[in-house]
Amino acid sequence: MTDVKKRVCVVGSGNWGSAIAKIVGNNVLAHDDMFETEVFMYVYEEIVNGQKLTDIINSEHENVKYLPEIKLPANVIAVPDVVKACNDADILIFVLPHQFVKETCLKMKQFIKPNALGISLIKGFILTESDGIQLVSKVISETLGIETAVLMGANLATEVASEMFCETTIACENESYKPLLTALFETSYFRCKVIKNVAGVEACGALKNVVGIGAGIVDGLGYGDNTKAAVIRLGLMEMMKFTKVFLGNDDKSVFFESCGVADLVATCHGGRNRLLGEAVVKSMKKRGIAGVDIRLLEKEILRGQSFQGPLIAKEIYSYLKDNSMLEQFPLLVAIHRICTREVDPRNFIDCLRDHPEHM
Ligand SMILES: NC(=O)C1=CN([C@@H]2O[C@H](COP(=O)(O)OP(=O)(O)OC[C@H]3O[C@@H](n4cnc5c(N)ncnc54)[C@H](O)[C@@H]3O)[C@@H](O)[C@H]2O)C=CC1
Ligand SMILES: O=C(CO)COP(=O)(O)O
Repeated sequence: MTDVKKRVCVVGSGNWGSAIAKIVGNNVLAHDDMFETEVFMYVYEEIVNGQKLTDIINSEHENVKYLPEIKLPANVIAVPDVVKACNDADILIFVLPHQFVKETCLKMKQFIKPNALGISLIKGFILTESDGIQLVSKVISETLGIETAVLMGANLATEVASEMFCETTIACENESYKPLLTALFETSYFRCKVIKNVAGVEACGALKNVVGIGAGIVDGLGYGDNTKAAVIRLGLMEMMKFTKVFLGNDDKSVFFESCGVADLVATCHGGRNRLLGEAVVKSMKKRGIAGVDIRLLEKEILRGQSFQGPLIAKEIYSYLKDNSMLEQFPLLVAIHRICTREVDPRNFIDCLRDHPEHM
């Protein structure tokens, strides 16, 4: 990248996409020596209350569907065409549910600047038939041919948007980007720490979504905080072990950054994936296991937002199965099987009780 002012595009506009657009919109104004002050935000177009969501955002400066009651800075412009949104951008902030990443990148591919920098805020893996599971940052990087950093942390979007203090972890292999990334994301209430372990940070972000479902399952079953703490601890042990085998790297320090234990705790208490775990148990009590329908629960509870945990559980399961490691990760495997209705959620406590960590 050159020293001229950088143009920023946010690719995505859900709950977190809109919250980060608020921060980035304000920060480019505060650092107008470094950044162009207009920020394009790619919005997957839909009709809300009879109007296009992009028109509502551009006139009311509020994403009424995904982040209601939070005003976005007026320099954040909603754009329904991803090619127009990313054209001429030097910095591309990816914040879409991970299942839409590949198709979105393929649309952008021919139109982005070759020296653009990507930053992925996406928590998940991408499962392909040929290569198994891959890091989202790697898919972005390889599809677009650009360097890609990541930002993950204990960052429940509505709390961040309401300016409640939190920390986050940014990882970037090229340390020279640190001042740029800090200027773009840091605020008095959103404290950024920049480290180098991109893959480790990203693995934490993906894995904790699955453990969050487990926390919700024990809530739904009526257990208390001690049981949830056991889910968090055993979940953390499996997250660390999975990261070691999947990445071939045993850097445990990453788990003590915001993207690690802190995000796990935040998700297990206040995340959408926790809500899902609880809803699965309630739904099972009402309708029996056969009546549990995750996509229906997503529609009823989130009204357009998405639960990433069940997809990520499936991605992890596929990796573990291919590598004959299912028995070594009973908690992650049980959560996948509960989501796919193969296992009754009431058996989850047996999984905790008989966990290999206790042997
Ligand atoms: N919401 C949160 O508190 C946080 C979310 N994240 C992560 O951020 C990522 C994005 O999540 P959110 O912003 O919360 O989204 P969301 O779950 O609130 O909303 C779903 C988004 O997907 C879009 N969409 C639907 N179909 C699409 C398609 N075919 N192509 C492209 N987009 C489509 C919708 O328009 C909407 O913007 C996820 O990986 C999530 O794990 C990370 C930190 C916090
Ligand atoms: O990643 C998150 C908080 O850091 C949000 O988690 P949920 O998707 O479970 O709400």
